[in-house]
Amino acid sequence: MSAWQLCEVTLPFPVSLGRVIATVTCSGEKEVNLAVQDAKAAFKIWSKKSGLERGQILFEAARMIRERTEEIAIMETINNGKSIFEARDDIKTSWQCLEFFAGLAGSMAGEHIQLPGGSFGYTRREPLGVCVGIGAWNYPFQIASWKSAPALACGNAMIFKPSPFTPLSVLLLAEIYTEAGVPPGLFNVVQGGAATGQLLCQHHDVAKVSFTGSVPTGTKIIEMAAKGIKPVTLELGGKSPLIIFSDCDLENAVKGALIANFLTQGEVCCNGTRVFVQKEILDKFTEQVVKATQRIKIGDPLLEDTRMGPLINRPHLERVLGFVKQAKEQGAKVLCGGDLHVPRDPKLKGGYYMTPCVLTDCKDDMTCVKEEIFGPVMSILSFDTEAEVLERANNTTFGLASGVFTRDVQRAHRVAAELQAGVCCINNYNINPVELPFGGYKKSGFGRENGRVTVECYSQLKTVYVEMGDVESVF
Ligand SMILES: NC(=O)c1ccc[n+]([C@@H]2O[C@H](COP(=O)([O-])OP(=O)(O)OC[C@H]3O[C@@H](n4cnc5c(N)ncnc54)[C@H](O)[C@@H]3O)[C@@H](O)[C@H]2O)c1
Ligand SMILES: O=CCc1c[nH]cn1
Repeated sequence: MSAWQLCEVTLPFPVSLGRVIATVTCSGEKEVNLAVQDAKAAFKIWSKKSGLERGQILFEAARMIRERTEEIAIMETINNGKSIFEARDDIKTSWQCLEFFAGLAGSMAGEHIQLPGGSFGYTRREPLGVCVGIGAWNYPFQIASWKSAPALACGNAMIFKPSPFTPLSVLLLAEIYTEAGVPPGLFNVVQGGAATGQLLCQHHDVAKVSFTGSVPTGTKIIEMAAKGIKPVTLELGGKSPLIIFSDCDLENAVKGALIANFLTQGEVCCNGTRVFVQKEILDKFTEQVVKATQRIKIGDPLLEDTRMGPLINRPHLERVLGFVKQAKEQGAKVLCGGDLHVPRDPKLKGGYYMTPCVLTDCKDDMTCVKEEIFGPVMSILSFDTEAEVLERANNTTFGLASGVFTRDVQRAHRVAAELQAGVCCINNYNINPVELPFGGYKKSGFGRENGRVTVECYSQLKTVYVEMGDVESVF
């Protein structure tokens, strides 16, 4: 029996359509200890396997996720409220991530270094032990996959705690890993909120914490990890700039701005919510963006043509609407959306819907431009010169992502180099293939997910010195 089935406290989790779809139990100290104990036992078996053997099991898990895409995507849509269209894509990048790290597992290696007198040294890339993954609610299945795939490929065990707002889909991942052949307890799920998360972070047998969530919680995670000298990966929030120069392909820039703001109801960490548009094309761009935003189909997220579902919960919806209200009070102009939306379909009446919003006349010191809203709200700002926009784009404590639209290839790379962000997209936005590292600068966090470099976040290097001669005594 896994630890998540042994919990005692019952919490109701109302989801984004206003109905309770499931009640899960919250893990306390007893369950967390059990999960760690199981993970330690499983780690002993798993870490002794060769990388190739681990890779074979991960390939099998990837195959199973791919085969069960529709079932998992439906579960994710019910779990989170995002459209089924998007959920399918999340599941795709999840199995792709497993495949990517499965492929790397067999080639993880140290190096051999020749030393004087025939002696030599070598390095071994070793797993860390029991890792903890803590997830946000916006990409529940994908976050769990992006954390567990590299962790397991490197030979670690992982205990994952999803957000209490989206507790369900990760259970399918646990089921799939088990069916694919990982030892019982190697990937385990514990449910709960901050208290459960703290128990995990403070547990003395936990070797690493990988966290996705807000900056305030990330700060607490790093404090707890510091006390145990544990490495952390922090994937935190953002307020990313998207810079649109007048020489861009306008149609692409408009599409890019929508992708940068309205996927998953705008609840995306790397969204390009500060859209800087060069003055010469401001009117044309704004007109086209507003038209395209008004066409976004809001409704039942399980329908094929829906592109925007409900927000995650009532308090969050109210928070996002509050940002729009404040933006108006501070002088921004609402060009479209920003209102509560009540769908015609009676079964959706209690849903946490709002219309996607475009704000203009925005200034750098407005709250809507400075703070992460985490909802479907785009702020348009105008600029004159490259130097000016770079300074304004970088004037933030965040540094997760960025984007630039221009036909000038030299400017594109110059701007990408100058932007203080972990990711920069040229002539597109929110494209995060698993082959490329993803992660932030500044308060958006550190450590990376995806890409080869992530192996370094889930392993440690041992140096072995081999003496081929005699010991020269200095005594
Ligand atoms: N950089 C990224 O990759 C990325 C991806 C998705 C979301 N995010 C960020 O996540 C935020 C939204 O997600 P959220 O509201 O779930 O974030 P959150 O920080 O409120 O919660 C994230 C997770 O941390 C847990 N938690 C809360 N307090 C804790 C504590 N004291 N100790 C341990 N765990 C604790 C929560 O239960 C949840 O599982 C946004 O800021 C968004 O930008 C970042
Ligand atoms: O929300 C931010 C992007 C992301 C998607 N999956 C993990 N992070």
